[in-house]
Amino acid sequence: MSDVVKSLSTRLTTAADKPAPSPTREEAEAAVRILLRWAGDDPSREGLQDTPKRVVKAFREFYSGYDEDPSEILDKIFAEVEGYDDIVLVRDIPFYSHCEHHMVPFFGVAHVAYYPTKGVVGLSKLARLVDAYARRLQTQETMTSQIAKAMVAALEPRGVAVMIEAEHMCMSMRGIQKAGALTLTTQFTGIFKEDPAEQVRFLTLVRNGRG
Ligand SMILES: Nc1nc2c(ncn2[C@@H]2O[C@H](COP(=O)(O)OP(=O)(O)OP(=O)(O)O)[C@@H](O)[C@H]2O)c(=O)[nH]1
Ligand SMILES: [Zn+2]
Repeated sequence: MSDVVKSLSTRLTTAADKPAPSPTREEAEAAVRILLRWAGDDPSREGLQDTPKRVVKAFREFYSGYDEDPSEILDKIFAEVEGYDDIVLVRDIPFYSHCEHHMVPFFGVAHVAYYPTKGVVGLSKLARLVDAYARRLQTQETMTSQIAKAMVAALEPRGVAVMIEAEHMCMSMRGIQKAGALTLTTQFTGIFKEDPAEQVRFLTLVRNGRG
């Protein structure tokens, strides 16, 4: 067993009540070499020599959401909007995430709406918020709820509506193999939750112009 692999297995067996220290880049690359062997290939062949380095770098992007603080993303509020207090909807925000069960991508679009009270946030911040949660290991339900909760906490809106439509590759390319099956999740708070007419308005705006 190489030193790196030995040190990796020591870290992985750290007592359950203590969070394991973050692995080093070297350890992460060694883990990828093991998975390449598990897949049935030879990590030392030319085409795979730089693959562990690339995979570890790609992980930094896929899982960059763990370094994001959603409350910081939403901390700048523009109060001068001439009293605007009607719905703000950003729809069709594309995202890529990974399911926490298989570490396989799921991807699609998020639609995020709120009724402001104390002001509005920059529209890009709603897309940043979606990415902050998408770039983690997720379930679609958790991600939908987390986006809504972060908006409630930061904006104290009259209501928040979040809808996510996604295809899960763990259902398309393996397992049950149902390519094209779409999962829809919604989370409503405030007036969206209390008033079904508000849910209809949200869904109509989401679908508007799509034929
Ligand atoms: N609720 C929910 N389930 C998910 C999500 N992503 C993946 N899954 C499901 O997680 C489940 C895991 O089921 P298990 O029986 O533990 O694992 P498995 O044997 O790989 O399951 P199969 O996919 O049916 O082969 C599967 O039914 C997946 O479809 C998600 O975002 N939300
Ligand atoms: Zn999965």
